Amino acid sequence: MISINIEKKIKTYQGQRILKVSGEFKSESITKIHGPSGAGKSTFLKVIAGFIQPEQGNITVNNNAWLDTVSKISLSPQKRMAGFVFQDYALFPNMTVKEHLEYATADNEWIKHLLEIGKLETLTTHKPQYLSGGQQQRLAILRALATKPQVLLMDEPFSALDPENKLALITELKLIFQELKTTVFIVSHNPQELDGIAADGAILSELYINN
Ligand SMILES: Nc1ncnc2c1ncn2[C@@H]1O[C@H](COP(=O)(O)OP(=O)(O)OP(=O)(O)O)[C@@H](O)[C@H]1O
Repeated sequence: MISINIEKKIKTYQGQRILKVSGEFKSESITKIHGPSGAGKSTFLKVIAGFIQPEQGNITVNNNAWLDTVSKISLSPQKRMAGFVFQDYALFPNMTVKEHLEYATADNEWIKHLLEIGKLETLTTHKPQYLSGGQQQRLAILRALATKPQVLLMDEPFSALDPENKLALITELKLIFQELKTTVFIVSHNPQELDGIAADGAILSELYINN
């Protein structure tokens, strides 16, 4: 179970306001986060990962305190070890596909499996600039999974994929999430994006973040 209750001041073009989010999320569930542009969806994911500090709040993951502003606890992103798929991928320009994964894990069998599901097996020596947008996005997803994270945070992770590739990838991801017992948060502007996951009875919840 993941319990989240945070308040973070954010600067918007309408002035300063407070992003307030709270909720309880079952282990192995997938939560779809939606809401208007600029509402704070990406900021919320970054607060969970530990990249951004909120003014107030707590985050507890399977009884471990990741954040508790009253007790002044805030684990570093390295200790939280959440997987993160950034909206702009944030790939390393000088690393090949394989090096991106080797940087995150020494488990070669796992790397091989990830490359297969991301359909990147034949592109292992390519650097990001020689990959298509969809291939770059799949690499960003694979890298986030390389550490077998307990919590996976995905910011518009399927935006560059065509419907066929997206469906195939979602089918594989679902199996991985079950195997790793990962709790997943996905920011998505497309309400239909996760229909494929829901159809198979995964625990699916929605979180609406508004101004
Ligand atoms: N570290 C920060 N501290 C304070 N404000 C921030 C910080 N990072 C982002 N913001 C502000 O928070 C607001 C929400 O940004 P965010 O990217 O989280 O929105 P979003 O809901 O993901 O939007 P979009 O759907 O357009 O990607 C923006 O106005 C941004 O300027």
